[in-house]
Amino acid sequence: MAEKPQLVNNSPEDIETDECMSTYTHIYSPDLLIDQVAFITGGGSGIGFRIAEILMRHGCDTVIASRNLEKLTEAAKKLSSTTGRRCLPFTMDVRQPETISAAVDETLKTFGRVDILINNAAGNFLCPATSLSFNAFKTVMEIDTMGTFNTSKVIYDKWFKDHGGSIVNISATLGYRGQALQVHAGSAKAANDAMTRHLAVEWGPSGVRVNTVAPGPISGTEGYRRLGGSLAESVGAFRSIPLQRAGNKTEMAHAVLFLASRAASYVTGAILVADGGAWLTSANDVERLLGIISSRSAKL
Ligand SMILES: CC/C=C\C/C=C\C/C=C\C/C=C\C/C=C\C/C=C\C=C\C(=O)SCCNC(=O)CCNC(=O)[C@H](O)C(C)(C)COP(=O)(O)OP(=O)(O)OC[C@H]1O[C@@H](n2cnc3c(N)ncnc32)[C@H](O)[C@@H]1OP(=O)(O)O
Ligand SMILES: NC(=O)C1=CN([C@@H]2O[C@H](COP(=O)(O)OP(=O)(O)OC[C@H]3O[C@@H](n4cnc5c(N)ncnc54)[C@H](OP(=O)(O)O)[C@@H]3O)[C@@H](O)[C@H]2O)C=CC1
Repeated sequence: MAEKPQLVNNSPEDIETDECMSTYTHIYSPDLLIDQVAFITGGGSGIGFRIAEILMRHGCDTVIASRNLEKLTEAAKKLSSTTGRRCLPFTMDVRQPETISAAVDETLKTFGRVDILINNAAGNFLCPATSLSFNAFKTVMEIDTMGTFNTSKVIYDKWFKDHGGSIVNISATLGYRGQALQVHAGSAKAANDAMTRHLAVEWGPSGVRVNTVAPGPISGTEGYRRLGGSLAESVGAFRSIPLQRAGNKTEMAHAVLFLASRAASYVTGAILVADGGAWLTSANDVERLLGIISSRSAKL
């Protein structure tokens, strides 16, 4: 078989672990975010952890905020020691505005500012609509959609309204065509794409940019595991993605960094699709995969 040609500018470079990367070569200027402060929901694991790492490698201090203090504390320690920047772990539930309020107050007390909000926290599982309880649908809407609104509103009211800022939401292109087993998450993420545009219009005059990164399948995370990513790979479900592979966490973090930073100073209300072209072409393979998963178990 002929060897694959050396690819330029579209090869993944990542180490698929939640540990910080052992080596990192800057693509953007290392001081792109110097002395800024970012608040990252769900920053203790997966894509959120890597976003924290990449932002910190560009001079930013961070708050990572979610429900599990032990996980966050360990993550913050690793992030700080690798990057030399400060990272504070705060517990909050994006469904409870008073917990967000307390975390943002602490952030402002410690850092005196917040420049960037990354709405990355989410909950998801595969489940057919007929087995999905009303409460299960509501739970995912509350975490993904209400959680994004709650956190944005608290930070806007407490800081962005008077100082400006940059919000980056994390969406997903996996639901753009409509998919079985995903009515809850697909609905929630679609609402978030609309929220991005509405808030961009309403908050633009205060100097707040609101954008979204929409990933396709991103390996090495809990989300990937829950949605059957490894099985998808093993049955060749990604072969119809134009770039013929899943993405990685660093690739998502680089897309987020662009939108969060002054490199995107005239960009607002944008949905940056970062999915290797997946949603354009992969409907049949995903349907086939979901058929295999459905036949194995109704509750995953
Ligand atoms: C990755 C791609 C790989 C391959 C691609 C190939 C195929 C893809 C296939 C389909 C994709 C198509 C479209 C997708 C569209 C958009 C989304 C895309 C990606 C999104 C990814 C992610 O969001 S990843 C994030 C994953 N991480 C987490 O979920 C961690 C956090 N999760 C949680 O905390 C819980 O799981 C939770 C969400 C349930 C919330 O916990 P909690 O508040 O404690 O709630 P509970 O009390 O436990 O439960 C509430 C109700 O929900 C019911 N429930 C819980 N789990 C399930 C389940 N597995 N199945 C069905 N129902 C469930 C629970 O029973 C409760 O309901 P009751 O009625 O019983 O009260
Ligand atoms: N991996 C993938 O293939 C894809 C992922 N995405 C999106 O990327 C983002 C990250 O997902 P991924 O890294 O895969 O999965 P993870 O499960 O690692 O990330 C989800 C994070 O959200 C936090 N979280 C969940 N519920 C709450 C809550 N109620 N309040 C506060 N924090 C919460 C979790 O922390 P804790 O449980 O400790 O609170 C966790 O850190 C999500 O928005 C997801 O929808 C989109 C498309 C595909």
